[in-house]
Amino acid sequence: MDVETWYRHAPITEETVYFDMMNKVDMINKGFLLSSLLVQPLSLTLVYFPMSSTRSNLTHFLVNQANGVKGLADLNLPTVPPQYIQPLQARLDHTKIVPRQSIPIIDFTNWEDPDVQNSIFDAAVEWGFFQIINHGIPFKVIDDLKASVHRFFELPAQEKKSLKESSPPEVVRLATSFSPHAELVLEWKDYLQLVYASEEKIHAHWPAICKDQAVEYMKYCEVIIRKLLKVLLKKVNVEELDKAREDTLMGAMILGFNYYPACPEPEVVSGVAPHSDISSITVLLQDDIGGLYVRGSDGGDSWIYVPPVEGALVINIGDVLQIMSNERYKSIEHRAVANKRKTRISIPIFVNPAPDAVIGPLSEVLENGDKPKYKQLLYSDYFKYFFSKAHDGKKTIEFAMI
Ligand SMILES: O=C(O)CCC(=O)C(=O)O
Ligand SMILES: [Fe+2]
Repeated sequence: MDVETWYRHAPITEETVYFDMMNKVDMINKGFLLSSLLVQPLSLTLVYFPMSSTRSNLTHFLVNQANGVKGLADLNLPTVPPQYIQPLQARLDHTKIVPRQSIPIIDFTNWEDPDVQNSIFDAAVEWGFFQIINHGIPFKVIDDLKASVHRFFELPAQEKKSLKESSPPEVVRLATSFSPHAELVLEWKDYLQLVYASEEKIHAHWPAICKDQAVEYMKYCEVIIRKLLKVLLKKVNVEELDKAREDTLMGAMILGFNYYPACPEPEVVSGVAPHSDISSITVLLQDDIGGLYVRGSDGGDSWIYVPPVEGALVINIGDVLQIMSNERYKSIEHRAVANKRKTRISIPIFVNPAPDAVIGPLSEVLENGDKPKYKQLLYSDYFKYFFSKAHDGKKTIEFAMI
């Protein structure tokens, strides 16, 4: 199956009707509903956004009219609509943030040096998350990309709507929250996913407002990704990143633009709820606002803040590498919070297998008699399963367990 066919069949259309979910949300939100109708002037038009709006009205505003949560935030509402309010146990408890602890920062200049490779391996095993600096991407490329992300989300809703309607979802996908058709509570985030497809498709479909900046950034990142995968694989006895392995591990990369508008009540919403990525690895560029937290290694409910480091890339292990390494590496849960005063952006590259790739523990890691913990499965099945439900910690990987 090629990337195109795969995306077309992924069950991720947001136009799905929410009957079931709406009922549950209304029940949960009893007591939160405000009866007043808020009227806010926006440009020359009057935008009416009732806080007692039903889930379907909200969906119409967010999804069908392509306002996204950006459009909602632009209304300067004093509180968030009830559909965004997370139950207490799902919110980040600030007493659970581990003070003065953070993930390793690795200088990538001499990445071939065995000491550097050991520190990458150690960080991947111990933390599942680390930052790299001196990776060779010019600051200008990074700054231009970030500026283009802001420009994209600041486009009028009407333009985003036409982009949504005219873009093939297998190449470009603009969405809000995560999988709104499957979520009980929405996430305070809009996102654009650009599939790193053929040059022809990129040229035809990536939005002009950010295309050159995104392509330039991807060219640099592709080189870094290959180096990182080489190191991580060598440490589990895979000596060569040949074409077949490359297809499996990095056959379908997706560049994501995450946009978290300033939020009147950041403490009650999720920017991104706890989850692990379904990539082999993820390479994330965050801006200087901060908001990313990684699950602590104590197995409890502790969270470690990932501070923005200028020019650094945050690298994390995804489920695919956990599966293929038979748990030598582990994907780590993480989450992002919104900011009260400032819009935050982050730019992940999900280094995904090709949709038709079969993933499962590598023969090299089973050579010493290890029992496989995961079955062999089609990556497109794993991908579809991930998007068929809300973010739910590390539960997705159970789908692949023997
Ligand atoms: O915004 C962030 O820092 C994290 C985003 C994230 O985890 C994701 O897009 O998968
Ligand atoms: Fe993530």
